[in-house]
Amino acid sequence: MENQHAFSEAERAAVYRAIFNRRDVRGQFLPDPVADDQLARILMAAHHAPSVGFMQPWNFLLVRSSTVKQRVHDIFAQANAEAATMFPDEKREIYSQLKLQGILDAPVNLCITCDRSRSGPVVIGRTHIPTMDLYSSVCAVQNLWLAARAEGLGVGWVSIFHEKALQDALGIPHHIVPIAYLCIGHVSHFKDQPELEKAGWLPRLPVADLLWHEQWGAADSGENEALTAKLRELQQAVQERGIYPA
Ligand SMILES: Cc1cc2c(cc1C)N(C[C@H](O)[C@H](O)[C@H](O)COP(=O)(O)O)c1[nH]c(=O)[nH]c(=O)c1N2
Repeated sequence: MENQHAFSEAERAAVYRAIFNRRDVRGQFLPDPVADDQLARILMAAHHAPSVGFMQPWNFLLVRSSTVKQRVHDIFAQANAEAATMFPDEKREIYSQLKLQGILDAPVNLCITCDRSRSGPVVIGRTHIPTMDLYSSVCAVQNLWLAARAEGLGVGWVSIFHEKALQDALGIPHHIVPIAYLCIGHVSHFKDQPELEKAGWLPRLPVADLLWHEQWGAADSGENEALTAKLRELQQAVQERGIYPA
């Protein structure tokens, strides 16, 4: 049945294209500047994310100075060297060959934060699970990431930092949580698969195997066969062609 609220087919295709063709970009940044109007649009997209109790706990700390980027890169390098030692031997070698940031290459860096006290101690929807504010800031990150993909801009999330070191490098007070440190810029190309998948680090899991029915751990026992089959078909199509089948 026609749904009068649905987007047109072309609009839906564009939304799914942004979702499936979004990539975490580390190594393909170009030095070309990001225009202010593009930057404004993706920041506005972030600001329209859902947030618990409409708390809007985010701030956006824009970094363009090479001095500040270098400071952030230095603390990344320290944490990354520590990280390499944490993996078992067979993974350590792959790890050390991975490029896990584009801090100095990307013309724009952006730290999205969460102010956990933004709207006072009692927040609608956060009364029982206090971490909901953190999840709200993550929603802002994802909105920005998808909008950037639609704009043709690459985004890479860097999280290999000691949290306090990142706060100090950016002058962020310690009660403000740095949620995401993002590298943003034009790119030479977008890869068609996650880099970690390509590198053989981990495969994409079959979504049908992650779906339970009614109770945790209860897989499809036959009555959801059509849904399970559709999920497997879509996953294969997206994996092969990056789009849903027509
Ligand atoms: C919370 C969080 C934190 C990080 C990431 C993502 C998220 C959601 N990712 C990117 C991550 O590796 C990537 O999203 C997956 O490998 C899937 O690839 P695509 O994003 O689909 O290209 C990431 N990538 C990287 O190179 N260095 C990093 O420190 C991080 N940290």
